[in-house]
Amino acid sequence: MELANGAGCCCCDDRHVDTERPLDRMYEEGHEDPVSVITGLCRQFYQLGWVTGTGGGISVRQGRCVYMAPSGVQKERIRRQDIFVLDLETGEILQRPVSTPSLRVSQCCPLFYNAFRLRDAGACIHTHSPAAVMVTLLPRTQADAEFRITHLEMIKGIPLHGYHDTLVIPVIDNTAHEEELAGDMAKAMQRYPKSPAVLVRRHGLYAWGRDDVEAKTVTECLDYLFDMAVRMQHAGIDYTEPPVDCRQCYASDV
Ligand SMILES: CSCCC(=O)C(=O)COP(=O)(O)O
Ligand SMILES: [Zn+2]
Repeated sequence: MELANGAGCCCCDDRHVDTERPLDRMYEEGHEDPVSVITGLCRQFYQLGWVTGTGGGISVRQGRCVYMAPSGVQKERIRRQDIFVLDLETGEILQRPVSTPSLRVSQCCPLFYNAFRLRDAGACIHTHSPAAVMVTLLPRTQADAEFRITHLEMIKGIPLHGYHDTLVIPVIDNTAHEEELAGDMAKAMQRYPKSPAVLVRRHGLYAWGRDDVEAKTVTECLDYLFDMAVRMQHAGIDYTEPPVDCRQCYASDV
């Protein structure tokens, strides 16, 4: 499929959306093409229970082109020709799925744009993962409107964080419509510049990275940490404090 006017893409003069291209074909400069990334990851995330019941999704940016799935469709069944292409700067739809004109762009659009514009992200993932939803309901998370965890190996998978650091992810309240989350998400991103994600209470997670690989790694590490926090809470272990035998953290006491 070519761009609506038959011309090349706004950022590289190439035709990014090509229905004939095999899904596993590598794209320019060793990158997988954004459409394959979206369709492939949606299928993987469905298997993990992150994007079931049409919820959740992923958007990928390449230069000034933003690739996004349609709204309200089963995300694991998205085809190449179902993907929208939008302009990063203007938000204008450059290409819509011509074979199914009734399709509308994802309601997550303004939230994905927050990640692209405020963090220069290359990809943003939205999950409805049960672990992500559960941590927003833990007493400490509820009280502080932020999720904190420390001293777990997977924290090292989050950019700018090490094992001894406390990872802090802001939590915002859910709204009746996905788009209405955009303002609170932007404020949370400004308040927590080190965080690569925002949790939405009783809803899920938005996480991003400089490209789809980093966004996927971040999301996987976060989901692991959310799951661990729920398990640790259940076992009566405080996941927000270093273990009592951490020599580095308690060096001054020795
Ligand atoms: C049952 S899913 C409700 C909508 C939602 O939370 C979501 O993430 C999906 O939005 P989209 O517009 O991409 O279908
Ligand atoms: Zn959602």
